[in-house]
Amino acid sequence: MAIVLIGFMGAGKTTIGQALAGRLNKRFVDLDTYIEQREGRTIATIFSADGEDYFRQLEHEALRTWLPEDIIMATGGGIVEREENIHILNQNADTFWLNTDIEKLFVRISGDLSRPNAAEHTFSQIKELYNKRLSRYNEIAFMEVDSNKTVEECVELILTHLSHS
Ligand SMILES: Nc1ncnc2c1ncn2[C@@H]1O[C@H](COP(=O)(O)OP(=O)(O)OP(=O)(O)O)[C@@H](O)[C@H]1O
Ligand SMILES: O=C(O)C1=C[C@@H](O)[C@@H](O)[C@H](O)C1
Ligand SMILES: [Mg+2]
Repeated sequence: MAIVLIGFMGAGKTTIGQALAGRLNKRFVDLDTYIEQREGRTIATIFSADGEDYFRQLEHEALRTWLPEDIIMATGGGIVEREENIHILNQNADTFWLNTDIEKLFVRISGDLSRPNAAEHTFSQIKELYNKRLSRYNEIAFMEVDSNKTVEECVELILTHLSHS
């Protein structure tokens, strides 16, 4: 079963996931990257050509494909948008929630056109989405990791938790 990183856009799932995979000598799979490679187009293009619901279906299928594998998985920030995904991830004990202050996240993600749910959104719109998702991340998290800390500190926290579980 995969070790899964969840959290809002920009919280560090890709960066911390890669570092964690290096430390555990496991394969790293980023669902966003996997979807883009499989589709042969970017997430922004998928959203604009086929809509968010279509992207959510691809994301759901990607989650089901990779969850049984012995990998480190970074999910997309919107993985909790589908009730079924919450259900599947709830069964998985090793789901780590990376949580960073929304003010910091906004600086990282605003204006980045590769994230259609952040690009050209105001701070209050992004904060509203973050607040809506908070309780869902919390619901499925095996452990919350304060990713205001450095990448190295976050990796150490996760490794310590895994070694005690
Ligand atoms: N703990 C951290 N401290 C400082 N900067 C960080 C930290 N984690 C990630 N970053 C930086 O924040 C940016 C966003 O990180 P990253 O792409 O890993 O987030 P993500 O959660 O994968 O985002 P998305 O959901 O959009 O895929 C990157 O520029 C990365 O270098
Ligand atoms: O939070 C979101 O809704 C998203 C986050 C990204 O990881 C991508 O999965 C996509 O841009 C949607
Ligand atoms: Mg990412």
